[in-house]
Amino acid sequence: IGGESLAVAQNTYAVNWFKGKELNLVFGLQLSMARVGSTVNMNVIGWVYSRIQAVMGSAGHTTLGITLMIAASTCLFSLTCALILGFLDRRAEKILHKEQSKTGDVIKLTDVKDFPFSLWLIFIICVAYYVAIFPFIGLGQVFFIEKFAFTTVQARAINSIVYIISAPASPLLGFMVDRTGRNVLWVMLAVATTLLSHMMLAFTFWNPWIAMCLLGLSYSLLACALWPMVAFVVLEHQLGTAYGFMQSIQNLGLALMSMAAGSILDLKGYLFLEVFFIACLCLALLAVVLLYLCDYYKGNISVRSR
Ligand SMILES: C[C@H](N)C(=O)N[C@@H](CCCCN)C(=O)O
Repeated sequence: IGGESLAVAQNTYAVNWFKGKELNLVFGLQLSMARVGSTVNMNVIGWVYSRIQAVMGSAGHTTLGITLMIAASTCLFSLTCALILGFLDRRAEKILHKEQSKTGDVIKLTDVKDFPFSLWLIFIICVAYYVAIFPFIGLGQVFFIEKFAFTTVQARAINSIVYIISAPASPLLGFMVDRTGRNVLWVMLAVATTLLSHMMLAFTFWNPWIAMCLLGLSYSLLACALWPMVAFVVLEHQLGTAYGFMQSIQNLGLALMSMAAGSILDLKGYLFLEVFFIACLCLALLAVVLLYLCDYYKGNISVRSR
């Protein structure tokens, strides 16, 4: 509840402040910060636990509790940042007289029925694409041990490379998308290269580091080009509702598809699981092509350029 609501608010703030400016870079930076946070946590929290264990002299629940309290303190830092952001946003509203420029449109949940077709296509791309990323990484470690005879340490390292690459790559790619515009074409390229890396993992015994690095780059490109596109296709007052819906649909899809992926793995093995991910990516690619055509014929330049 906390994480996803925070993401909806972050996306909406980012658009309000940066639409028509460095929006893709800002989305890339958001992703990068999130990935730096996860990477620092993964590498530091075990060490913190062992230090507390040494001080307490035991590894009981108190040691775990203190470790978690220290981890939770980062949320207080987030809260402080959010309060400062709230203050700056109010101040900007006053200075820029945003109250006066408000259209008076009322925000309703029933806005959903007025969402344009292109927004639904963006939702489909989001679900179908992320299914091939998050659940794949969730099940990836054993895949590298079984198919490529990696040790547990090697498998963990290769499995985390996607997130590690996305920390430095997302802002750079976001900057590139800002400079060139044409988000939909970048999303198309990202989906196509992700498809290529899954095909390499499924049907070849090539060094999997190549496919995983490609996956890390294409995932970073998609994350900074796809999410800002929502702002190009919905009205400003529907933005929060649209991002809320996008994340709900993404999470519903991920929950169902993760169960399906687990069952496929248990019943049929890794090759079929990879074929399942490839099928999801084909669906995402089809939706991007439709989005491109839709945009092309409607002449909605905002999806094609920045
Ligand atoms: C966590 C959220 N459901 C999600 O999928 N986030 C994206 C990136 C969203 C970019 C801007 N907030 C992700 O790839 O983690």
